[in-house]
Amino acid sequence: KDDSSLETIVRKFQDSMSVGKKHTFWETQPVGQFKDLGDVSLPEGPIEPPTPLSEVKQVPYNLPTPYEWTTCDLDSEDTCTEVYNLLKNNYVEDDENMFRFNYSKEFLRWALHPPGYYKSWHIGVRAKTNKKLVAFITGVPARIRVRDAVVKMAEINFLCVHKKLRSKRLAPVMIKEVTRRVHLENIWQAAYTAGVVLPTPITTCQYWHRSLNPKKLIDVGFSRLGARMTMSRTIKLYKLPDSPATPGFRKMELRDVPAVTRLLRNYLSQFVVAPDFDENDVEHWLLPEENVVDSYLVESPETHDITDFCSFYTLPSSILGNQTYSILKAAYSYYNVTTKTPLLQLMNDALIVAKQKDFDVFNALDVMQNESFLKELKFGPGDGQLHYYLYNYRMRNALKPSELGLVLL
Ligand SMILES: CCCCCCCCCCCCCC(=O)SCCNC(=O)CCNC(=O)[C@H](O)C(C)(C)COP(=O)(O)OP(=O)(O)OC[C@H]1O[C@@H](n2cnc3c(N)ncnc32)[C@H](O)[C@@H]1OP(=O)(O)O
Ligand SMILES: CNCCCN(C)c1ncc(F)c(N2CC(C(=O)NCc3cnc4ccccn34)C2)n1
Repeated sequence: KDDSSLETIVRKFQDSMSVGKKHTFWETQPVGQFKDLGDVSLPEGPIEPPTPLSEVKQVPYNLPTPYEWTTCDLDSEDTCTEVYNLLKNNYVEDDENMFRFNYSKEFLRWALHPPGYYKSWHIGVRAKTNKKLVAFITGVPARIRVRDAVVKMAEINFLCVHKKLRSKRLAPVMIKEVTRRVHLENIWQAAYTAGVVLPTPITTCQYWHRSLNPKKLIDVGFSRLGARMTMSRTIKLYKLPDSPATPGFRKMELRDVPAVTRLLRNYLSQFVVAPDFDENDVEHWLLPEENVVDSYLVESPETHDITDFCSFYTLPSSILGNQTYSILKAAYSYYNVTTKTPLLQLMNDALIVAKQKDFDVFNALDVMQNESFLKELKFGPGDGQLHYYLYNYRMRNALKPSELGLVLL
């Protein structure tokens, strides 16, 4: 085949993806590189082999002089408050700087204390003079299956540099330091998501939003009144029943963990990338915790079998610069499984209980089988895309969102 034409195609694709950007840090990392796109000779799997633990750098990377490393113990109320405030004021915003994630303290403790977590992976940076927390990055251990291989990974999240310290190349140092600490635990792969394009996404997902409180969403600028629509017509359009329709629909309890684990493991086995949850993981990640995670299941009234499951997590956003409202209450679809109830009906019940709990919006990614209900349940496409990444693990080709069974927080 005439290579030059192939090269032309790849270059055009790369240009179109505006990936011509120089990623001076990411080009040094064992991740899929844009220049390798299209090279089908590269095998799927780890990019670099593990190094002997004796050869892993034993001391932390150097920070710029005025700063020092700190390990953040989220069981300490004061430290948890410092982390909460750093993120509340400096974490992810939408492109128009109208909203900023406002992860709660109890959510952060839940997200960062799963079974087998390492405190040393909760990494902060302080200014030496006043000891103020100015940056943060975290990892938690997870077993992630990629096709038939279950891989021990670190899930990396909450990378945050104070607004006043941006564009000083602090992020690469934070990433190298968390990588070093993960290597010390003999783990060589990681999974992470970001709203920005980096080398190289394994898939790119679309956010969808289902209005629950359309008047507030329009007032704060999250949504706009549809063309030829009045406010009262819009409120009516999104109205939901007062209670769930499915017989046997109830909150998950501790006694349900074995059944939900079986249900979830079986369901997730169909996806190319998915967590390999055991009962301990299910107990941590899916047992309801107020203001953090909600999960419901369907217990057949006849047989008492657990046939279906749905869950969503609570992630409010600060509304920047609105006189009337300061918080947008958002629910994010988490893991959902159906074996008897139609997914459409189960997810409508999830919307109903989310509305009952006074959420303003229900968000979902187009992962797993979510696409089958989004339009019919009146979700609208969002402006945010979420790119999924693996570190030191090459995928032969990018996945479709429907092949992905992993939701990060
Ligand atoms: C084996 C174990 C491995 C463990 C590690 C696995 C990898 C984990 C990777 C992290 C997963 C995080 C998952 C989440 O938490 S995603 C959420 C990220 N956080 C935010 O968006 C909060 C608001 N923004 C900020 O706090 C800062 O802008 C951050 C800290 C994001 C960048 O700070 P700053 O703006 O001051 O820039 P810089 O001058 O220091 O550095 C510029 C370099 O940093 C690259 N950059 C920018 N944004 C991201 C990003 N979101 N992931 C990875 N890299 C990113 C950028 O391409 C450039 O590199 P290159 O393009 O020149 O090469
Ligand atoms: C590193 N962990 C990745 C998950 C973090 N998550 C949940 C996230 N990452 C990127 C996004 F694009 C995104 N979106 C939710 C959609 C949305 O609601 N957009 C309006 C909006 C309301 N509040 C905020 C706050 C920040 C950004 C957009 N916001 C877009 N979500």
